[in-house]
Amino acid sequence: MSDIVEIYDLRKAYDDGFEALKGVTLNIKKGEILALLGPNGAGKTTLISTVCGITTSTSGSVKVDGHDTVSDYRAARSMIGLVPQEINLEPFETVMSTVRFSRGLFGKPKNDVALENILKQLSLWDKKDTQIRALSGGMKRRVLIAKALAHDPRVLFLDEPTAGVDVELRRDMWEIVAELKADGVTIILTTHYIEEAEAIADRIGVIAHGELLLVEDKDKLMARMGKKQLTVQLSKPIKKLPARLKSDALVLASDGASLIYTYDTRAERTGITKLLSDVAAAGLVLTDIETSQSSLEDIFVDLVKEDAA
Ligand SMILES: Nc1ncnc2c1ncn2[C@@H]1O[C@H](COP(=O)(O)OP(=O)(O)OP(=O)(O)O)[C@@H](O)[C@H]1O
Repeated sequence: MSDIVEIYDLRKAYDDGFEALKGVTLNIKKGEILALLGPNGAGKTTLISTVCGITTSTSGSVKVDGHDTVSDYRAARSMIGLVPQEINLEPFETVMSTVRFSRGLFGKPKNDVALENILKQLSLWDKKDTQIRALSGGMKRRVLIAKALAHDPRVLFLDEPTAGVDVELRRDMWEIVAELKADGVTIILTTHYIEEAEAIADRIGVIAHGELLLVEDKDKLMARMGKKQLTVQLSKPIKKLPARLKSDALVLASDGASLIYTYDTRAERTGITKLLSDVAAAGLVLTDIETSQSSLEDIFVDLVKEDAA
């Protein structure tokens, strides 16, 4: 897949000297969904704002579909839609006039059929003549997306699209994002909800202190860094691990009723067969076994912790 966004060694120091981006290099593939994760203040919004030309970079370069965002600003910007974190809509405008105005800002010819399609896709068509002030918070968020899509961008940036929205709307948003991807739109979103990245992203980027700690295919990341645990339930609790079972990978649960074995899913030998035969040889009777895999959240917390250390 070709790259639609190429970010090279991007740096941003704010006027007070604070370096919010410390040389970010990142290529975004056409048609993918990339989720950027990072703790508060990591630089996610700064990165998006710089790529979209709202904030100027100190050095480095950004190209969108081959257009440099500084020397070829208009062409680059017309490829991009931005859904900001904050709701910045005119309360007395109607939904339709809001999106029409936004399309006009990019110098695109009037095309109410295209706008109708966007509003229908976002379940806003029946609200087209409603003033923004009369919409619920969730609908306003949809209008922000409609507005960002009004000039037919090929790349959509969503800055915390589901911050503070209820679970149902969050799931609606995920569906909208999936539909946009099916239409060939490339999507970059920032989120604090790791569950969200896990649910919809193709690739995950992790940012901390203005640096990109990693960017990797979600499934590969989870397979590479994910650990699995096997829990063995014992028929009777025990006070301590029998000597033959002692290993760094095995712990006795605090209630003594189960053994917890951590293993690497990529290892040639997981050690499970040996563990189970050692358990039997130690005279322990097991009543149940269960496995669980660490989540993206566990991986993320470990990564950010390692970075801080
Ligand atoms: N205009 C500004 N002047 C000075 N510092 C700023 C400015 N805007 C942002 N910063 C600082 O840059 C850092 C990165 O901020 P940014 O908003 O990009 O982080 P973020 O990852 O989006 O955080 P959050 O998840 O909280 O939205 C923060 O330490 C912030 O205080």
